[in-house]
Amino acid sequence: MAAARMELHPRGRGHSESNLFLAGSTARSIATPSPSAPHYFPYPPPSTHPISAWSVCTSILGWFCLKFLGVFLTLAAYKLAKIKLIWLENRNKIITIVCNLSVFAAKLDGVKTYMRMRRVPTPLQVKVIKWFDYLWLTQKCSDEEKAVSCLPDKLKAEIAINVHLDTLKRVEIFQNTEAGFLCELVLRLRPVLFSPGDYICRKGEVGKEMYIVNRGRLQVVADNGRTVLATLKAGSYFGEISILNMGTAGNRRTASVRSVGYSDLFVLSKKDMWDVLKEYPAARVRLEAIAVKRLEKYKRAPLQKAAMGRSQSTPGLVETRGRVPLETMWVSPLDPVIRGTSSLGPPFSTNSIFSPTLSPLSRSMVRTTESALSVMSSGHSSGDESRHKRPAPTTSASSKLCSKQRETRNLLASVGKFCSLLLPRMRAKEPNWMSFRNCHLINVYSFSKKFSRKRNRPEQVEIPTVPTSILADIASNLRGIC
Ligand SMILES: Nc1ncnc2c1ncn2[C@@H]1O[C@@H]2COP(=O)(O)O[C@H]2[C@H]1O
Repeated sequence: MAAARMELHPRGRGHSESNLFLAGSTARSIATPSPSAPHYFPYPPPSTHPISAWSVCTSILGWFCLKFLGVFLTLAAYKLAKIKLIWLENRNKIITIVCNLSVFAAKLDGVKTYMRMRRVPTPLQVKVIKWFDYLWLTQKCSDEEKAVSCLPDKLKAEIAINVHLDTLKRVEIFQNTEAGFLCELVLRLRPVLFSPGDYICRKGEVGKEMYIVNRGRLQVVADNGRTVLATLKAGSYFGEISILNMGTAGNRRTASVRSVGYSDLFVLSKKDMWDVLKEYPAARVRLEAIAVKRLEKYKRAPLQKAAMGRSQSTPGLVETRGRVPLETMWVSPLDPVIRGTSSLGPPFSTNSIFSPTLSPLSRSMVRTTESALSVMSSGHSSGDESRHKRPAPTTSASSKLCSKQRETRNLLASVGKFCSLLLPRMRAKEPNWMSFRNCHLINVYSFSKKFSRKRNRPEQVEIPTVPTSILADIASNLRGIC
């Protein structure tokens, strides 16, 4: 047939390209015969009716669909059965979640409406809504405390310890402590949530709470708000310095702490802390010792050295200037104030004007001081006594002071002398005495120096700058006494 066709070609006999062309076109014409083309085959061509191909396709498709439908129905039935089982098993839980969600949504709606009504700035609105999101996502929306409020304290503490065990295990103050102490504290912990950029506390504020980081990251920042002094992670705690009244400024915050992202903290109020510590004096000593160590560490922070005056960063300033003629100050070992028989009332150990009670640590320090004082006084104070014992100039202003004020002033003056004499010596002899610098006496010491200046005794001391926060604190405490 190809030969016959080749013969019909007008130009191509013997021409190889034309032959190839013809062979191709012939093959094509066999595969797809055109109705007009002549039939060279002896048999009729196979049936190529489009309906039959369609029917084959649809039947195959139908078969697959049926198969899939069967599988789908089986799976759906299985899923439904599973859902029903889950529902039956967790009915109460699901109902609670739905209720929580509706309560939560209602709360959020309320807040949104309020913000819209009050024209709260949009960024703040977004922040609040995001906070709600986070709350819901971390499932902190349900009032966990309420859920277990009906349980007895012991069980509640056990649950709380178990729930928060991972966090609590990482907290230094809770390691190797009495079980009772941990229970008492855990029962008083309150969860709180902070948004990104929130300040948990600011430097100089009065400290009323301490915090334990459960989740998230926080930064201890310097005064400029940019320099990061430390980063706190889960298991860290902060805010203890001011609630233990151990900082330079008594009960004031020593630094600002900011939340980096969302942070999930536990709060412990000052009152709760003191209540528990009253019952567990050993824990108090430990906590204070840790705080002292931390304070020392903070003081070594490069920023504080570089940018902050020591007067702001450490109580050490008062005795590090080196211009105070310490030996010229007279301290009587029999001073009624130091010996705890002040006419102001209770003995010295319970007469600390900066905290409700003096801690066992401070008390032991005072005891050590007394003994050291008597040793020193037996050594060289008699000579000094004659040299330095001179009556304080009684000015008309001081005579006008009421008797309590005068006593307070004497107390301050004595304690100031007492500190100034002992601190440098004790620091050299006994490392534990470093902690003494952090107790409230140092504030009194600074204050007493201020007094000395007021009384125009320049020969006695060159007065260092006392942070105004200390003075404010002292003034408020003094007001309480007088
Ligand atoms: N340099 C520092 N590094 C880590 N934590 C600090 C530093 N300075 C202060 N803090 C903590 O930040 C807290 C701020 O409040 P407080 O002074 O009560 O207690 C402080 C410490 O717990």
